Amino acid sequence: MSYVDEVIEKVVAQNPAEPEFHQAVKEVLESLRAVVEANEEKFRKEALLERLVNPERQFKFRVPWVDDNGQVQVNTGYRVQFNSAIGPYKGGLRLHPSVNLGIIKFLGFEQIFKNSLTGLPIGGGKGGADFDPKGKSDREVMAFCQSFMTELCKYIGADTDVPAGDIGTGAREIGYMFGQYKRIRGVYEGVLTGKGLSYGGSLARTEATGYGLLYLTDEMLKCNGKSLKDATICISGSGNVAIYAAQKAQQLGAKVVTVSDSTGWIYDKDGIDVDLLKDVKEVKRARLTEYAKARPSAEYHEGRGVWTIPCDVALPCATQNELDIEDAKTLAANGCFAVAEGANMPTTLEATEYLQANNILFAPGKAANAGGVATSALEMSQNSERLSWSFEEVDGKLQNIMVNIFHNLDDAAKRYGMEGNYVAGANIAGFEKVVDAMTAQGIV
Ligand SMILES: NC(=O)C1=CN([C@@H]2O[C@H](COP(=O)(O)OP(=O)(O)OC[C@H]3O[C@@H](n4cnc5c(N)ncnc54)[C@H](O)[C@@H]3O)[C@@H](O)[C@H]2O)C=CC1
Ligand SMILES: O=C(O)CCC(=O)C(=O)O
Repeated sequence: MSYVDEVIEKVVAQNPAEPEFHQAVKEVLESLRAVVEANEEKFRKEALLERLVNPERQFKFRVPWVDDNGQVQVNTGYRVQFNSAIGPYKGGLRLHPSVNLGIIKFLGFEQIFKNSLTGLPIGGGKGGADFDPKGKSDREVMAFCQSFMTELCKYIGADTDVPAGDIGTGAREIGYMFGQYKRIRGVYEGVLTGKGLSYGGSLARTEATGYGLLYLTDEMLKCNGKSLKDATICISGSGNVAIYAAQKAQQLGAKVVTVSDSTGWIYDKDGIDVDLLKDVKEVKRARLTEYAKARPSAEYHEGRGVWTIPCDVALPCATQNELDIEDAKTLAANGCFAVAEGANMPTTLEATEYLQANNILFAPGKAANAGGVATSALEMSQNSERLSWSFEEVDGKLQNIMVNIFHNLDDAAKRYGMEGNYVAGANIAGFEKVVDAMTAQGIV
């Protein structure tokens, strides 16, 4: 049996009931076959792939807090410190009822390669809890965040592990967590990114993942003789990534016609009104029905259906496995020519293969959404030098990083005879740097 198949089998056997983690490992290792085969004996002897798929460390902890009725609630918190070969662990904190160890491991594993692709010195990690901030009062969210950080603060630090936002963790949650870290540890340091501007946050971090997605998509289209100008775009999600993806897409001349949340979706034939969307989602934390009420050109539909609307470019920006094989067939039948992942692993393996086989340009999340973590690393640099850079400076660096990422993965795919396979290109380019650093540092 090949080394790749052997390791995939072990991952499935040793991590039962973690399907998302299996999926992420399969996607990466399958596309690394050629690279692994070229070094099979050495990699096998050094158990390189086993070390890569086993987190360096993982924490699971109790998070008790008191709700507004005086009732004690108990959630489970996680932090997986996956790989520190190229820098301190870096990756967000997801707060969502679906969170479990397998989901955090899939996200942490993806983060290793994504962070490597940014070209910046950050290792891979991820964390979160099965807590749902939706419908909670600010006091309840604060109580949860303080309890969560009371435990997490033992394992993180500006040069050790630097968490950030993800689904359910935005500026409010980061603020409460930062306050509690400072209170317990007694140090004012850049231990979290995505902070508010008044206490060490970076300009453009809020916009970075969505903007970065569009910078990379723009470059991918240009290099393939296409353009965003006048393109029709379908976006899923309506959170941080989706909102700023829609904003940048419109700035680049495209028309975004859909957004969604976990209960329904919007089709707005005149194009999404981003200011209204921000007001509904960021300010009021309301449902998309509020958007439809305020916008005559918008239709609200229950359930899922974003990918049924004909579009040129699809940008899944909500959550994992939200674009399946049926969606992929519908997109292809409707003439879609590019899919770029704003979310982490939003496309199933089967759907990804279908899109690629049908010559639809496909940019995987670990490359396309890397602008968020890249800008987090820029926030870390600003915190270290106790300076703040202008919006233009950060945005300019972000743009360069995304264009470079695209060319690195394009080159890596070409080097291994897989031109146009950006999934393989991203995995290879991300892997090469990590392996080089792991090898140089000995058996650790
Ligand atoms: N915020 C960031 O900087 C980065 C986020 N990501 C990824 O982007 C995705 C979105 O994250 P954010 O926008 O930050 O989160 P968010 O919490 O701001 O928004 C999440 C959005 O996804 C929707 N959603 C969640 N579960 C859903 C479901 N089961 N069905 C349909 N919609 C669902 C929510 O309604 C919301 O609109 C996630 O996959 C996250 O891991 C990736 C890189 C960086
Ligand atoms: O900004 C960060 O450190 C983390 C972003 C993140 O969680 C992600 O890239 O999925």
